[in-house]
Amino acid sequence: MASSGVRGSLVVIEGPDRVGKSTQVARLARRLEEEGRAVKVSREPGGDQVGEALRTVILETQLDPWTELLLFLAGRARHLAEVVEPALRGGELVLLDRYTPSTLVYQGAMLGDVVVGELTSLPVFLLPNVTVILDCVNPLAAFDDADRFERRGLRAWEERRSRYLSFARQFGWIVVSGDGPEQAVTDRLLAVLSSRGMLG
Ligand SMILES: Nc1ncnc2c1ncn2[C@@H]1O[C@H](COP(=O)(O)OP(=O)(O)OP(=O)(O)O)[C@@H](O)[C@H]1O
Ligand SMILES: Cc1cn([C@H]2C[C@H](O)[C@@H](COP(=O)(O)O)O2)c(=O)[nH]c1=O
Repeated sequence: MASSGVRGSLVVIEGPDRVGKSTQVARLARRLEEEGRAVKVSREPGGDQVGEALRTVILETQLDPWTELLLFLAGRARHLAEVVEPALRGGELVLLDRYTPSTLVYQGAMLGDVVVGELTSLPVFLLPNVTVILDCVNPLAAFDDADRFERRGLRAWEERRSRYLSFARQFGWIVVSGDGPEQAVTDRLLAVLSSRGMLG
């Protein structure tokens, strides 16, 4: 649960590269806003000017794994304090494109799941109300314009998919199929939010 005293909800949309996360975050936001909900869309790495600057550094620089991990975590602390928590206090539904699951899947594979799990569980990092993993049998699109994480190819993508599914079982994240028409995927996600009492 997002921390006590907040009025809004934190919904995280996660999954490997090219499974439709950004597409669905935008579609969900549109649908919810049409229904009169106040929605804040954000992403990691990114979120504000500092977060986007960090994003450029992280994605475009070859970093040693510890520096990379600590930059993701620093960006997350800043993002929460400056963007996510104010929106939650204002009663908004915050839709995040990537969050802690990415760190567990990507950095955990490099540095070990135990240590990365401990660092991502520090009390500064809010627990989401719902974490959804979009799961596709194959990437939905080619890795054109790939960042340095995506360039590792299909084998690495499959390993990440399998890590997401395994962490989902461990942590109770909800797995939703991202395969099929965009509208069908949006409907599945809305059904999840509805079942959690987040609609209407
Ligand atoms: N349901 C769908 N069916 C087919 N193609 C889709 C579907 N949803 C999204 N796409 C396309 O797949 C590509 C990847 O979508 P998107 O950028 O939303 O994925 P993503 O998970 O956010 O990717 P990344 O993690 O690499 O940023 C885009 O070209 C998008 O138009
Ligand atoms: C939050 C986070 C992200 N990553 C990686 C995963 C992706 O390859 C990029 C982000 O690109 P996208 O276009 O926004 O999907 O960053 C990571 O390795 N660890 C993290 O914590």
